[in-house]
Amino acid sequence: MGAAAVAVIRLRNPPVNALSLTALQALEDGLKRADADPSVKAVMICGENGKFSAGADIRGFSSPKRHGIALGPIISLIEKSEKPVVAAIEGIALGGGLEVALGCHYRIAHVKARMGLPEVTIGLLPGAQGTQRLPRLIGVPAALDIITTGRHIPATEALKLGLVDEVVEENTVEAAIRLANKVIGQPLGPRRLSLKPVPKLPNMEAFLREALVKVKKQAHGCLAPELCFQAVKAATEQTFADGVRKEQELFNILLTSGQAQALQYAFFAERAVQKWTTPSGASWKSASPQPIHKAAVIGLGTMGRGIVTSLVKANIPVVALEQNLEYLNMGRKAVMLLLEREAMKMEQGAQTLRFHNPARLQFTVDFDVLQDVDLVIEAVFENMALKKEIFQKISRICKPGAFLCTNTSALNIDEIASATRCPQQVIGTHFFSPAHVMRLLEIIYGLHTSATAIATAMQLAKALKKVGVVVGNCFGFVGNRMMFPYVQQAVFLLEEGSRPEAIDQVLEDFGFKIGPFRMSDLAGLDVGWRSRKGQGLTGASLPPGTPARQRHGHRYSPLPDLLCENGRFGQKTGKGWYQYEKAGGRTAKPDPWLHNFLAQYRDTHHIKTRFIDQEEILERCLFPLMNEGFDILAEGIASGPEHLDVIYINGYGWPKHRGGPMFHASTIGLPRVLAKLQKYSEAHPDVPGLRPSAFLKKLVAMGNPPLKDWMSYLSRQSNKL
Ligand SMILES: CC(C)(COP(=O)(O)OP(=O)(O)OC[C@H]1O[C@@H](n2cnc3c(N)ncnc32)[C@H](O)[C@@H]1OP(=O)(O)O)[C@@H](O)C(=O)NCCC(=O)NCCSC(=O)C[C@@H](O)CCCCCCCCCCCCC(=O)O
Repeated sequence: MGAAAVAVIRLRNPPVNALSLTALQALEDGLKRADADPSVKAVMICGENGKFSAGADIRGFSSPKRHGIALGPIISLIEKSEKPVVAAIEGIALGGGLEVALGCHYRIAHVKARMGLPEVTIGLLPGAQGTQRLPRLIGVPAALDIITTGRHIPATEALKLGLVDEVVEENTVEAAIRLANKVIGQPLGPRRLSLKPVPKLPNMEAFLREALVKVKKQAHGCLAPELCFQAVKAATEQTFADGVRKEQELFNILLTSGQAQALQYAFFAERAVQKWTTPSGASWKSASPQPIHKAAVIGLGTMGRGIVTSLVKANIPVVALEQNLEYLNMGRKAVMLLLEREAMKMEQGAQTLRFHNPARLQFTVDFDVLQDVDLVIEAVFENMALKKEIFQKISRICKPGAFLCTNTSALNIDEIASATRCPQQVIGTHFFSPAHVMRLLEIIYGLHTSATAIATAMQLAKALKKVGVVVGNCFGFVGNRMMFPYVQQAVFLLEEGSRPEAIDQVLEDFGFKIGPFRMSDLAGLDVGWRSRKGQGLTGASLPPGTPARQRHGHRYSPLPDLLCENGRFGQKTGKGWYQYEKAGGRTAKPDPWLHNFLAQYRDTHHIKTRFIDQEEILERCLFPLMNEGFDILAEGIASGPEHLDVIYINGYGWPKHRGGPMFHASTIGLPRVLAKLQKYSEAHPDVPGLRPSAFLKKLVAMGNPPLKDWMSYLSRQSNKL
């Protein structure tokens, strides 16, 4: 039989062949034409430009045109076809794309293709019969894993699981046409997944019970994983048709849950921040990144070690530098341990060998070794004088054109750049701890930072598999600046009558991975103490006679300073806001000592203890954080609310299914946020963080516009930069 007997249906909707209304219609038309044409003996479905399909058009879920359109019936049509249908999977087959392939009678994939059902990551479940076909094909444990995690699996793993029939290194489309020709006339019944039983397990009930516990534990309040589980469970208990009905019912619950909207917003926000611009007109469109062939990291403390590990993992040769041999050896040991753990996680012994290659990872105390690096990341103590000294030195030693990055979490980039001869090469790269794990990289441009430096830092973030977010220069930048009023309120709530465990619980129930006090104990209370001493807020430089609970006329809580004075630095000392089993312990237990200490503190300062309910805890912590966000937007420090949200989701453990703080503000409604801030501000007039931002007030006055329109309400003149 010649190749002409195989009809080719090509999914075409660049850049990822998402299944839009038009694409779905074209698929259905193509199938019906092939079915009706007696000269067609088989069908091959592939995607345009080397990509099968990324699934349903996500933007379509909020489109009114979507109603009544379904992919499932089209997939049934494929499966019912009397002519064999072969899927040729190149690039990606995700979500609805993979569901189309599961409807086909045969699947052939390119060796570099990736497959998955990532609907759970955008708050949904596979809603085109995927939850019913996949367990029938590869069994319940593997299907449950793929559907509840949304992970992408490589073609080789797909072959092992039986998800695809063949993996090829050559032209997949040609191979699929060959396969289609070969199977013409063979019985299709055994190839129709809807007719297959779900493979049995010796103890399905016990397996599902345990799996549910695991799914719930990992969900952190996100609804989709559990509903994905329910859909797969239905496949084990019901007929295919009933299972599909259950899948639809659960899909609709998720679609209207609000979490799906938040997660889809987060998906597009992450892509939007890649298209960075600055108020001076620099932009991703015109700036080109420079290649980084070799990098250096100065300082091998906690941050430096993580950054070195991250660079090595990205296969970028690194020079790791410390001030003396003692610190260098300590740093070297710690880095090697991290790399070994990473290699174990990657389960590739070969990686270990490459990590240990001395030509790619060099430890030194000699600054002259930095002469040929393309980029330096300084990761020493948060001390301006020290940082300036280092920048002065490296700007003399490094080759012209080398990028000089500082891993500061709050300090002024322009002041650091002023110590160099090349301020255009200086840029802030704020990593988050642990730096080899956390996805966020806050990229801070100064007054003189070049567009090339920004583009290069963004490219570096991508190479390190991180999300880079470009922001302007101000104390604390975006993330920490918004964090200050949040933490401040949490401590004020302790003064007024609450306890660390009560406050942490409310915020963890909201979805934060870790509440503010557990976070503070983990990070170390001494970090903030040192910074406050540096700012003259506490310690020897505090002018005599300063009231204990006031600084510069505003409310101040000395509680964290008092804890530090008592040697309570958090986990590292075994005591902080909680008590731990030992120094370095990780299990936080409420501490009666602290409860007594708080009671005495309130007595000393004549603070009347009151009961503070969950609503007040949540609002007092979250609303000032959002409020600061509105000020940041008004000052032009970030170019849109999506930037703030991406920073909070990827760097501060904000629950992704709540879309980020600014998205959350928009879902609560800005008038409500404003009214509550006004109420709390009246009750606490000495707390500037509770005073509503002028931009928030303006947006409310303009009728609470949708988040995507907020920035259009900012006049150019109000942009500081
Ligand atoms: C695919 C990726 C892995 C690619 O990653 P990469 O890093 O290479 O590139 P980007 O992430 O930057 O993406 C490039 C570009 O493409 C946009 N995009 C990607 N995927 C989609 C998508 N699925 N829909 C829309 N747009 C998409 C992305 O935004 C970028 O564009 P930008 O302008 O922002 O730069 C990676 O992108 C990825 O992981 N994508 C998501 C994959 C995914 O989650 N798939 C699941 C989708 S949900 C699904 O399939 C549900 C089904 O189970 C059930 C569906 C039943 C109902 C079907 C009804 C459909 C109705 C549609 C109605 C439409 C109305 C209309 O046409 O008007």
